[in-house]
Amino acid sequence: MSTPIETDICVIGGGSAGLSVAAGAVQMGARVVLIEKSRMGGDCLNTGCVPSKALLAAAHHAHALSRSAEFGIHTSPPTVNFAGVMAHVRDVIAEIAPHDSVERFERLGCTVITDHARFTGKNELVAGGQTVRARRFVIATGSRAAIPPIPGLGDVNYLTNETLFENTTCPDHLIIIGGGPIGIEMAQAHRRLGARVTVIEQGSILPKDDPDLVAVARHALEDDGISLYENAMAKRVEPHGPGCRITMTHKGAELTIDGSHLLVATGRSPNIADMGLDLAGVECAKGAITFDARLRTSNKKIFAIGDVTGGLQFTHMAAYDAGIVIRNALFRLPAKINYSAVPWVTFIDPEIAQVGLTENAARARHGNDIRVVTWDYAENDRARAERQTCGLIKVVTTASGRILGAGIAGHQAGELIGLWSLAISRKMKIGAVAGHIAPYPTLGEISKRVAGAWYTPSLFGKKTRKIVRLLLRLG
Ligand SMILES: Cc1cc2nc3c(=O)[nH]c(=O)nc-3n(C[C@H](O)[C@H](O)[C@H](O)COP(=O)(O)OP(=O)(O)OC[C@H]3O[C@@H](n4cnc5c(N)ncnc54)[C@H](O)[C@@H]3O)c2cc1C
Ligand SMILES: NC(=O)c1ccc[n+]([C@@H]2O[C@H](COP(=O)([O-])OP(=O)(O)OC[C@H]3O[C@@H](n4cnc5c(N)ncnc54)[C@H](O)[C@@H]3O)[C@@H](O)[C@H]2O)c1
Repeated sequence: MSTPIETDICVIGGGSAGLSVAAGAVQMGARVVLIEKSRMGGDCLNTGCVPSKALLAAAHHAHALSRSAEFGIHTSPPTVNFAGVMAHVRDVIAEIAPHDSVERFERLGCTVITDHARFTGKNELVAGGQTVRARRFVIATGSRAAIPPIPGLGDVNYLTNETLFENTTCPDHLIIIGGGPIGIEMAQAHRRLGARVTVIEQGSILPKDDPDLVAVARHALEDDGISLYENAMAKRVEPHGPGCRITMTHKGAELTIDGSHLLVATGRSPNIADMGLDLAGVECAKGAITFDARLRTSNKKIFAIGDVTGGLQFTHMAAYDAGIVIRNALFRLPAKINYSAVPWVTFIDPEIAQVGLTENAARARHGNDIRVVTWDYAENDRARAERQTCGLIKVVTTASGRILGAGIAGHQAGELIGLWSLAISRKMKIGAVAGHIAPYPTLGEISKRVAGAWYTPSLFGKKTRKIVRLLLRLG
């Protein structure tokens, strides 16, 4: 083995989390070793956000064409070339890939090793035949699809996010187990590209979102022709012709469904196997690395960030975590995580976006001492012009008006949620949103109107009328 590499920061994993730390640290003057065993860019670029959003973009495009008559534009029904759609997906990945490439990170000054990293001690690991010793390590090894223990699942060729985007023929009937963001996004994408789609979900679809927003999603998905089985338990899977047969229980009855393809999207497992974590003194609990508010593991010189922590698994959270690590590891600042204003968006049509507390979470934390206001997309002129009137915004505040959470189900919800993220992170009151000027006609007016609705009972109440009458009498 060659001479050990001595470095300031050694990052394990070249996904969103690892790349953010490596790029930031090396450009701030630290010596950085970056280790990636597979494809640079990790899940987000190769098997997650990017391919799924590119696939959804194609699906939404096909759907928009099929609705063009509503705008007085008549076309023949669109035909989908599924292989062509997947070529578009690959193109988008290829366009972004140079940004995450080994070459770019080497140009930035990182030493990149392409191999599996394994700790051999508390401050050293081995990868690519090299020993690496570092002042600080960052474990950013991500997650992979968790496979549920459904009898017979191992006997069929099921897909996960790792293999789904390699499929170039449109499934005749795609069955999806799991109605979380992956299951629901891929259900709508495939349905709108021509597949029959069935979703089997053990609870409610999108269980982390507000039920009022989920109701909008459910309606849209059913309207697309997706068969949703909620509160359904997959009991057994078996091969059936070139596809599979699934037996499930639903509403007390046993049902059998045959599909050409099966996607398993039932959550994620952190990648912590075969990493020598015990030798490094890094403790795990319930299959995930334990960490403190500064993202330090039980070995204070080793941080864990991104999906591997088993927390909020989003690319923007990986980047946020990276910022906390850089402040701690490079600047020795005791920066701590604060996840109170984390937005997330499910990119179906209409989009479902949430930041801060849902109504249920707010009631659990603050009791009934909260206020909830809603506003409908149907009241918005821009939504009317775009024929996108399905949806609502829902905002939860304290009794004094501090914004606790906001949820939006509707066109471009993901773009609209940013204002509420800022408002919550800056601890703003609802009056700040009510008082800003929103250009007309924009969907952004929905935010102003819902904030205005908070004041409606007092503004148009008896007391105000009395004061106005009195002032008018004064001349
Ligand atoms: C289908 C899908 C759609 C998604 N859509 C969105 C979205 O729209 N928006 C959003 O915010 N999030 C989305 N996500 C989640 C997002 O992709 C993840 O939260 C994000 O990629 C996590 O980044 P990470 O760096 O923690 O992990 P990863 O991207 O998984 O990167 C970890 C890297 O570590 C490497 N590695 C693992 N073990 C080792 C080892 N021992 N040695 C060396 N290398 C190792 C892996 O090969 C991998 O490249 C989606 C996920 C999926 C699956
Ligand atoms: N737009 C986005 O930001 C986006 C998109 C996709 C994924 N993601 C990220 O990736 C993570 C993983 O997504 P996911 O959808 O796989 O996981 P998830 O944990 O969010 O949802 C999994 C769903 O599968 C269900 N489930 C679990 N076991 C089941 C079983 N045996 N039978 C039926 N249903 C079962 C769960 O009840 C849950 O609703 C998400 O939590 C999210 O953080 C984000």
